[in-house]
Amino acid sequence: MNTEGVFSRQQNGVVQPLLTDLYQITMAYAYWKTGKVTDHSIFDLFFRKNPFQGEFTIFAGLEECLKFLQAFHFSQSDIEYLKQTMSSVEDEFFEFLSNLSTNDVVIYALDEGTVVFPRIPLIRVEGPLIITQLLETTLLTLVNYASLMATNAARYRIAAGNSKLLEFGLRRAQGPDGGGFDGTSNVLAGKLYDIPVKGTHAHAYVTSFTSFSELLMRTLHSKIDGKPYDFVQLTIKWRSELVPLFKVVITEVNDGELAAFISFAMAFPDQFMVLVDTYDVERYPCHVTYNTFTPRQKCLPNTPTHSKYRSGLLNFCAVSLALNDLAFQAVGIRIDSGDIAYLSFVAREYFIKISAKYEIPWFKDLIIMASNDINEETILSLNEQEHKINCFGIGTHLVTCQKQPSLGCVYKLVELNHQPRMKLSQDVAKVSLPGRKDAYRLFSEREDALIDLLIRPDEEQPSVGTKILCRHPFEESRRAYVTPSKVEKLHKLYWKDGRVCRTLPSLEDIRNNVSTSLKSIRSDIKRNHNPTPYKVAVSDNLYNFLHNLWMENAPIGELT
Ligand SMILES: Nc1ncnc2c1ncn2[C@@H]1O[C@H](COP(=O)(O)OP(=O)(O)OP(=O)(O)O)[C@@H](O)[C@H]1O
Ligand SMILES: O=P(O)(O)OC[C@H]1O[C@H](OP(=O)(O)OP(=O)(O)O)[C@H](O)[C@@H]1O
Ligand SMILES: O=C(O)c1cccnc1
Ligand SMILES: [Mg+2]
Repeated sequence: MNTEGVFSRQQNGVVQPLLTDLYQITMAYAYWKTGKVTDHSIFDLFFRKNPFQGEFTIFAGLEECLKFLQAFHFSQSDIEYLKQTMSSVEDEFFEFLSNLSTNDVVIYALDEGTVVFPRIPLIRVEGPLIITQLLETTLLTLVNYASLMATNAARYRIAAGNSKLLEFGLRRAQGPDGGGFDGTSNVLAGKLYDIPVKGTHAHAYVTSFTSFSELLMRTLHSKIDGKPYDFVQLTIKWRSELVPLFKVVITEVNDGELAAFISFAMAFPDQFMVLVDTYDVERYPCHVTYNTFTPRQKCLPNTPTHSKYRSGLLNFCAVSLALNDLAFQAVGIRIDSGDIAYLSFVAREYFIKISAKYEIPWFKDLIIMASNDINEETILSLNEQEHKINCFGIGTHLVTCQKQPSLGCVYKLVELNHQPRMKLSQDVAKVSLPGRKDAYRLFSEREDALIDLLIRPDEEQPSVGTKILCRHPFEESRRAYVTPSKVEKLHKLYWKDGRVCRTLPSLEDIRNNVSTSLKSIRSDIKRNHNPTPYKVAVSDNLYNFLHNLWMENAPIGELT
């Protein structure tokens, strides 16, 4: 297969062979000098602990790894730079480096978007030791962040239930890469990855207006008769009508805010969605009855309000009703401060009231978007408060993965020249599983994923209806028989003979894979609080192989 055109997206230009730690090149030289040029190696890329105190992870970043392999080549300027930096290195090594390619590398990996668990090799890299070693840092950097971010996003998806999620993180991210959800405010992410671009406006748009005199354009053409109407007049008429409903006095209504909303509506009459909290969203103390809900702050006595204006919601409704007169349908509001559950109740109640009073069915379903430092726990808490929000805009906590900033994937040598290699450690969690291993996911009759099983390559594959012993890799007494109703082979061949050898999934396919893969995982494993760990096991054969090797390699100490 020709690899031209197999990638749907371009690679970030900084991903190149020098995007690595110096020690990879130092080791490559020392391997080369010792004569390890033809040594055959197998490395496993895996993580040891799920992030965010959770019990699952989403695997991502594979396509970027494959693009890196395809483009892998030390350029003339890379070689010049290395020659200057590593002055004691022999010239022939640089000759060797400049001819180095990934043609002899073989990559097995899990599909992107698969739910994965600790110790399962996400990527198995096979090939000549020098090149496989040189790939370590770059593969790790490409998988670690992408998988952490994908996991974070999946957790928000689970927490948010049916609410839409928009990503607003560009301004807060550590760098310009990364973006997406149901939609993103990041325009380049939209262009490159075909993610719907969405958004509202900033507070600056509202504060930039102070009066109606700044509205130089006042007419809007009706969709009904195509005629121009004085949209400012029409909105002001609606505002007067609504003032008693909102129980405000006219001095509490901000003209600049209304002027800003009018101008935004005239620019986007079919997509009218505005930020209603520049001044106060509504009148305090609340006069709408809430049977089930006590506002977090607003009902506390003497709580100061932000401003003398309480017109955000009123002004939005006035503009939306004026738009409705001309047959345009407003989209909704964004709330970016205060008690967002409480404010969502207030807004929804007004929307329902107006919908009934003026017989406008869609008004009750207007979108209520919430933003402001939202994280997974905030969404879960808002769920308990039975919020009326349809959409969350999430920035900082999504893109910076603030709850846990790194996944901690590692890259360990597990076999050299067909001999198993094992990294020993006092800490059992850090002991690596030696040799080439294949991973299978075994499913129950209910189609739940029961366990992931690692086996040695010469073993019989697990099969449907056949009982198999699954063992905890390190605790002898923890073992169970499983008779799977379905078996999924997790590792697939992705790279051989210098090219990608599988059709790569589109972003949509990956998204679907996340959703199906997650669906097969029991909900107690996915829950936010004290989730149940998923089982990752080894076959009896691999268990014995690993423990024999461990015994052979662990020195017997001597007490004196
Ligand atoms: N009902 C709620 N339940 C749980 N968390 C909430 C609720 N409403 C808002 N929050 C969260 O509480 C925090 C509110 O922050 P804070 O009070 O500092 O800011 P603010 O409302 O923007 O106030 P200000 O406009 O004065 O800066 C945000 O992180 C927000 O996501
Ligand atoms: O999840 P978040 O990190 O809050 O991301 C979104 C935030 O970004 C925007 O404003 P910004 O925070 O720049 O300004 P403001 O909060 O001072 O209005 C927006 O109004 C949200 O508050
Ligand atoms: O479009 C928005 O509402 C938006 C975009 C970026 C950051 N905060 C909000
Ligand atoms: Mg903010």
